[in-house]
Amino acid sequence: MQSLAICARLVARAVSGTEAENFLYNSLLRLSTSSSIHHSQQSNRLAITPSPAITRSVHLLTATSGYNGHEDEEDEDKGHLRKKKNSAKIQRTNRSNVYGDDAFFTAKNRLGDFLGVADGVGGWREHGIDPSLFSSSLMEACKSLVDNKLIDLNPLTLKELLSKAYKQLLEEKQCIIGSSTACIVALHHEKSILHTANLGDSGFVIIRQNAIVHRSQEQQHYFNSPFQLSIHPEMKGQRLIADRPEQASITSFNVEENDCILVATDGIWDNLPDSTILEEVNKLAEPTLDNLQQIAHALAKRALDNGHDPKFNSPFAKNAKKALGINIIVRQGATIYQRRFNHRSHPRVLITGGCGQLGVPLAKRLRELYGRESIVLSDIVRPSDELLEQGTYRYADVLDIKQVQELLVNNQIDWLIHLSALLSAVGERDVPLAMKLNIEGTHNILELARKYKCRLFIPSTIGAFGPDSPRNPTPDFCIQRPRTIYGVSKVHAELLGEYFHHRYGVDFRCLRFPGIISADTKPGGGTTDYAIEIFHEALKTGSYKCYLRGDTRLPMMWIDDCIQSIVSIMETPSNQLKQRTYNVSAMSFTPDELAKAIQKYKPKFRISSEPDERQKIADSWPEVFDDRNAREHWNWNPKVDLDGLVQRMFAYLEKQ
Ligand SMILES: NC(=O)c1ccc[n+]([C@@H]2O[C@H](COP(=O)([O-])OP(=O)(O)OC[C@H]3O[C@@H](n4cnc5c(N)ncnc54)[C@H](O)[C@@H]3O)[C@@H](O)[C@H]2O)c1
Ligand SMILES: C[C@@H](O)[C@H](N)C(=O)O
Repeated sequence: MQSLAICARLVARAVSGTEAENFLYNSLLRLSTSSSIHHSQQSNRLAITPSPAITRSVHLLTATSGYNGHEDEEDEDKGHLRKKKNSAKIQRTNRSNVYGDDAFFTAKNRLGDFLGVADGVGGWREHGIDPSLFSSSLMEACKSLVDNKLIDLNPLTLKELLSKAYKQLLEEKQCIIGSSTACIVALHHEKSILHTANLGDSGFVIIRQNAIVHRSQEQQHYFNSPFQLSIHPEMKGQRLIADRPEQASITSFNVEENDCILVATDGIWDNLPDSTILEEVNKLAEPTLDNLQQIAHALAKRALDNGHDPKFNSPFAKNAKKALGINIIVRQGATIYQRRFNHRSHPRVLITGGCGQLGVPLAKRLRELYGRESIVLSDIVRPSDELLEQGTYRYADVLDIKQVQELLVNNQIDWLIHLSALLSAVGERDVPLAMKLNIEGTHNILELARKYKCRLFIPSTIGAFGPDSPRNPTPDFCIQRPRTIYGVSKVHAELLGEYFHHRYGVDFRCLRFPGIISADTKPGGGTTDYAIEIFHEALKTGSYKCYLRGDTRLPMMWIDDCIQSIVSIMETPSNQLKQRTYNVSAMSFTPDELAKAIQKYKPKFRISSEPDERQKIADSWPEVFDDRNAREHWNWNPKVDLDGLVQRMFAYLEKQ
């Protein structure tokens, strides 16, 4: 399916394609305004400079085009596609905003012109559900909101629009089942700013003087699994378990005279290299609707032809080679459709050391997000009955590579989350075991991630810094000379993970956590454990003797934020990560400050201190963690502060 749109000065008309088969969708917008607007050619995202020179409003003229893919897919014969006689001919569909599984909307109001595309996930067809129902309903909801309810147009508007449209679908009496990606753009009439929101692997490019000056970023959980909005039958009335509209990436871009904007679903991006798109768009002489429509059709046709050319090395085939190391030798058209039908919307995840403080709540959250069957929890300890009821548990000793390998292979694991480790205090008590588990175990995991191309998460810690590191604040990059075997093994994991990333392309991701505080799972023997024990003692005896001095400041985090940070970093598209190891933090406090916060709930609570060997460890660790990069690069944003943490701990423990 494909479509094309032009934007021209004072042309307040959006024209959607009428001759449509289904396959690709794209939209080309051509902007023509007074030449005094935005002299600068800057292509900075979010670089919005209102121009006093704007004297008139700009509008979009839209042309659309698309093809039908399903006939091809159904016509598959012994691995070869026979192109249907008329498959290249553009046909009308019943619904005017639908091309196959994809849909679009155009709308305008007094503020701007809007255009959106949504790519319905074809796998729903297997369940007797028309995939275009979800995508077209989403687009229709967007249109109706623009028509009737939108009162502002700013960088956040489109994310809100997507959010409201999705909410409308969830609230529909007649259940609309399905999933789709979404990409929406809106041209501000007065400011000549193009606001965009993109979730998944649809997208846009802005073309200026035969070069792409701005484009959307693809969002994928892993290769060929784009972010998508979904509604499953069991989600009705329940907590949402899919990607959220809020995860859409947004940009705002100053458009200039003669800029062209192409909005499309993956059929275009998978099959047309930039050079082909530029070649076609460059043919646009005058921005008339007819000219624009011709280019829309030409782009759609070339994408379709490339999709059926077994020799064509498409962008999709190149990405598959990069991500999976496989050559796609079947016709691209078939590949595109098949990937939809074979499409697993969620990654399959193996957690090692999963019965510990982090593993249990992480498995629970991932099962909520990706489904019970997608998560395999492993450890060497006997799991509780409750844990067994929650989903698959398998014994796996990370020191025995074959055991983990078997789990990876048998469960077709995509993400490997490696939590097994001996923590700081217990590590100092058994250095040989800490070396074995934390270093040899990590070697095994790295090797398996390399071999099976898994996305790999290994947590690091504030303990990866030492007395020579700056302590307040401690940045991502500084000297790291830890004095515990735990810290040394974690620096080792950070460096090896990054080496495997650069040397072998392992998609390694690592977060340096502060002390994690949780109520329902016990800590594993760290230096920060006092901040959990103190609550138990406050309830049991009303007092606590702390093994750290009262003024020992350490970074800390509530468990839910910790789990969310793992989900966020794992879901961030690889190309968005500017580094592979990030500090994350939420708060910093001392035992005395924690005691004060506890006294708000238990006024009689008393704390005393009798420092032991852990004091030395704590004194060598960061006091305050600088996690600016995580906040900037992938929107890390912890929710719980000290008061929130105390409130949650008591709420949970008192319920017990
Ligand atoms: N909890 C924190 O405050 C914190 C802070 C920073 C980093 N981290 C890191 O997060 C990860 C998980 O921490 P946690 O607090 O859940 O630890 P934990 O001690 O609670 O859990 C670790 C788990 O590893 C398992 N394990 C031990 N030997 C194993 C082996 N040979 N094979 C497989 N599993 C084995 C243990 O049985 C245990 O269930 C660790 O890597 C830790 O360094 C934790
Ligand atoms: C900080 C973290 O790594 C762990 N809680 C420890 O104290 O060892």
